[in-house]
Parts: sequence; structure tokens; C-alpha cells
Amino acid sequence: GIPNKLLTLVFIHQNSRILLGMKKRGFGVNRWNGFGGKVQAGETIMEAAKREMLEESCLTVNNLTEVGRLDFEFVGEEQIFEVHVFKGDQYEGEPTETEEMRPKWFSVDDIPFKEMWPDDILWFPMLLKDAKFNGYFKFKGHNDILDYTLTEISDS
Ligand SMILES: NNC(=O)c1cnc2ccc(F)cc2c1N
Repeated sequence: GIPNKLLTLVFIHQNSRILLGMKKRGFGVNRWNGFGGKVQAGETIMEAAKREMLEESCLTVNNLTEVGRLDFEFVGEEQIFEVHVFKGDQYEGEPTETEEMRPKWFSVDDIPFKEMWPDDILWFPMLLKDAKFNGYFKFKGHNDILDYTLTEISDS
């Protein structure tokens, strides 16, 4: 089907550490997520990414770039999520726990994939090496990937 729900996913990646957020309630609860959420009417996807980052972590990220696009389908659900993945390395503020998220820095050599969505281990290597990527994942529930496609896009 046609993806029809725009979402953002934001990571701060500084040298050998990446900021993740433990989701404290709602969708993806008890998993280390990227920061982000829905795109509201009247805002660009980039504006939504920065807004959600500020709301969920209290950080203002200055240099976000879009590094990937992931479509997620959940069998039995009409809606397909079109997730725009952003990365930045310059921010203002201090990572702060909110009602939604508990932020924590992880070494890129020690990412808690067992406590993350099962697709992460597949595309994080691309995220970390600054490759651009496109993916599609068909989920059954929140834990099983029935099938997927994942393509690294080389600019050159
Ligand atoms: N760090 N990874 C995420 O935040 C993440 C990964 N995969 C997902 C798959 C389906 C979905 F609805 C959300 C996510 C998601 N937030």
C-alpha cells in the first residue's frame, strides 16, 4: 500500500556515541528509540524532527540531515508509516528526561539492540557510517519482521 502517516526519527551521533531515548509510555514503550513523532499540518518534516527532538529530549539540534527513509507496515493495519530518519551532531541544551523519554548516551560499539525494535540492527550500521538508506519492513505485531527490503544509496 501507499505510506500515509509521516513520522520522524532523530539521532544525535557524536564521534563514538549516540543518543537514544527509552520510551516510557505509549508506542514502542520499553525500547530504546530515536526521538521523533508525527508531522503536523503546516510544518515541514525537518521542522517536525526538530520540534519533536526538543519536546522529547529538551535539545535543540542545529545540523540535522536526512539519512534515510523507512516504511513500516503492520499486517492487519491499514496505515503504513513513512519514517524519515535524521542525524545530527551539534546540539544545545542538556539531554533531559521527560514524561515520554529517558535519554542516554551509548557507545556505538555497545548499542542495546536487544532492547530496541528488531529492524534497528539491520539499518544502524548504515546510519552510523553516514550512508543513505531506504527500507521497507512488514511487521507482525511489534516483534516479528515477516519480510523487508533495505537498500543503501550511494550518492556517487
Ligand atoms: N531506534 N529505532 C526506532 O526508534 C524505531 C525502529 N523501528 C520502528 C519500527 C516501527 C515503528 F512503528 C517504529 C519504529 C521505531 N521507532
